[in-house]
Amino acid sequence: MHALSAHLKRKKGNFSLDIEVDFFRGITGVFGPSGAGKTTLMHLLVGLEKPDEGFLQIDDILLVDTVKNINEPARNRKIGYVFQEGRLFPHMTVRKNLLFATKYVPKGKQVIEFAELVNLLELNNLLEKRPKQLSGGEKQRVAIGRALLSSPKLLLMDEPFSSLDVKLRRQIIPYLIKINRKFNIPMLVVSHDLPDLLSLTRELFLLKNGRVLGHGNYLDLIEQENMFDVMRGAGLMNVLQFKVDAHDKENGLSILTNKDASQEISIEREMVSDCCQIGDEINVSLRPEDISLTLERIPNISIRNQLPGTIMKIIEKDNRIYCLVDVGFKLLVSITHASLLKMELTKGKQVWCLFKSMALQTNI
Ligand SMILES: Nc1ncnc2c1ncn2[C@@H]1O[C@H](COP(=O)(O)OP(=O)(O)OP(=O)(O)O)[C@@H](O)[C@H]1O
Repeated sequence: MHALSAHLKRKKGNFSLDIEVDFFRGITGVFGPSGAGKTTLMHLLVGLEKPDEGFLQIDDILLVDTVKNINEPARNRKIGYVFQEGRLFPHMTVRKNLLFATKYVPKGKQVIEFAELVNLLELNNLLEKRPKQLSGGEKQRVAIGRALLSSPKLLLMDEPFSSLDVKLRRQIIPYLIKINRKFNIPMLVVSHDLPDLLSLTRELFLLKNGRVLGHGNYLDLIEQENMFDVMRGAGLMNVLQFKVDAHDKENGLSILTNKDASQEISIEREMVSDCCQIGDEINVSLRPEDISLTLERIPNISIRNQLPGTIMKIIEKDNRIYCLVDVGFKLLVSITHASLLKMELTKGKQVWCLFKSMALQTNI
C-alpha cells in the first residue's frame, strides 16, 4: 500500500506545477533546482495551498479531490510539517512548544510518547529554555519533535538542513534516520543539497520546472542524461550502506561489509569505534573524485581498498568523465579525459576501483 499517492496541479503566474507522486514507507528525498516547485508541492500536500486540480490520498484516505470537492483542512490531514526555519512559538518554553502539538491528538491515539521522544532527540536539557536560547540545530530538533508529537501519518521537511552548519547537519541526519526506523513514519524531505539528501536516503523524486523528471534510486536516475545534468551541479556523491563487522584497533581500521551487494564486499575505513558498534548499519559517503581506476590490482600500495568491477556506463561532461562501475554495487568514479584515453576505457571493461580508507566519510 502506498503511504502517499497524489496527482496535483497548480498554476502561479507563469509557473505551472503538474506532479504525480506516490511512495511507500521510508525516507524519500525531493530534489530539484531553485524554482522547481518543491515548496509549492509541500504546501499542496500539507494543505497550505489548494490545487487547481487533482487528488491526494494518504494511507488510502482521500484528503483532496477537486472533482469530488474534497479539501480537508491542514489540521485534519495528520501531516507533520517542519518548516525551513523551525517556526517555534517564541514565548513558550521548549516543553510547552512540544506539548502544544499533542493538544489535537485524541486520548489514546498518541503514537509517540513525550518522554520517549525527548530521549530520542536528546531534548532533556532544553525543556525549560525558550527558542531564543537555542542553537539552530537545537531549534530544528525541537521542531522535528513537535511535528512528531502531533502523531502524523507522514512527516514533511522543507530544507531541514539549510540553517545548519556542517557539524549540526551531521547531528540531525542520524536523528532523522533513527526516527524513521523506530516509528516507521514515512518522510518526505526537500533539499537542494544533494550530498545531505543522499546521506538520508537514496530514494529520490527529481523535480524540474514543476514536473517530476524521475523517481527512484539515485544511481539509477543518474544513468539518464537529463537527470545527471540536474544533479551534477549539486555535488554527485556515492552513499553506501555498510555493516560494521570488526574494529582492528592495532591498525586503526574498521572493517565494513556490504551484504546487499551481489557478493559480500568488505572495505576498510579509518576506525569508527567512537560512533559505531560492531553490527551497526552505517552510511558512508565517498566522492567520485576520490576513487581511482586501474587495470589491475596494485600490490604494495598504501590505498587500502581495491575492488574489481565492470564499467557499466561512461558519461562525458565538459572534459570530465564519470564512469559508473559495478563492483557488486554501483560506484560513480570521476576521472579525466586523458585517463580515459590512456587506459582505453570502454563500457564492459574490467577495472579496479581504488580508494583510501580515509576517503570514506561516515554519516551515521
Ligand atoms: N505567489 C506566486 N505567484 C507567482 N509565482 C510564484 C508564486 N509563488 C511562487 N511562484 C513561482 O513558483 C515557482 C516554484 O516556486 P517554489 O518556491 O515552489 O520552488 P522551490 O523549488 O521550492 O524553490 P527554492 O529551492 O528556491 O525554494 C517559482 O518559479 C516561483 O517564482
